[in-house]
Amino acid sequence: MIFDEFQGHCRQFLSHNIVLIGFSGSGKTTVGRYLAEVTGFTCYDVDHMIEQQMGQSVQVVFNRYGEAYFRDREQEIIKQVSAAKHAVIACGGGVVLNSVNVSNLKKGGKLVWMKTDPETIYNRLKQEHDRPLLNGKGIEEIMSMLSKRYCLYEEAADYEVSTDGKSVVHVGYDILRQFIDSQMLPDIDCCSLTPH
Ligand SMILES: Nc1ncnc2c1ncn2[C@@H]1O[C@H](COP(=O)(O)OP(=O)(O)O)[C@@H](O)[C@H]1O
Ligand SMILES: O=C(O)C1=C[C@@H](OP(=O)(O)O)[C@@H](O)[C@H](O)C1
Ligand SMILES: [Mg+2]
Repeated sequence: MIFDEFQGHCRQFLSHNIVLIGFSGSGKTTVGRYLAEVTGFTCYDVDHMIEQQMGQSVQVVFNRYGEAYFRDREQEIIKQVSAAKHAVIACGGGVVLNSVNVSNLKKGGKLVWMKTDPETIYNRLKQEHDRPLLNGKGIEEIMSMLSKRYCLYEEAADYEVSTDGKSVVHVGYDILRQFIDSQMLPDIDCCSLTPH
């Protein structure tokens, strides 16, 4: 099946938005971009939208105005993007802390939890310095934060996909496969999307 045909199928049959949730470093932003490319849906990255609105990075927003202010902006953007159609929505890791966000996202979307081990998160993020809640944190601290949020991700999720040891393409394929298996998408030949 060629790309254009696959995108046509997604537009025709996939009536829900694809909403990516999970801890920082699980790949929501990266896989979101990839899934938007293959489905032809529009990618909305909530953190990037906040950055555009504020003209400042998430890190600077946290430093200048504090987390509560960031969470208010996040809630506004989530409300806005939840009304979109044919969308891939890459959330920030803390989106599930607010149940209003979860119910807004569920109105038009299926929530996919990108389950990732603390070691993988640590390894993916150790060179990055733009995650205000994680900068300089080690595996133990990641484990502790993740364990506090674990049941929130679990409760919010319609689908779960493990990302450890998988390429971005592989994770994207596993997400689409879950939609096919639950008959959200017809069982089409998506060999062009086969993981490598
Ligand atoms: N499946 C993957 N395998 C390897 N690296 C990945 C994978 N997914 C994401 N990454 C990398 O991990 C880092 C964090 O990814 P990102 O998409 O920003 O995660 P999130 O938005 O969930 O915080 C980035 O450097 C990205 O390139
Ligand atoms: O886990 C969190 O509370 C946050 C995760 C970040 O997004 P990523 O999950 O894309 O890192 C960003 O929204 C902000 O730094 C807060
Ligand atoms: Mg992100």
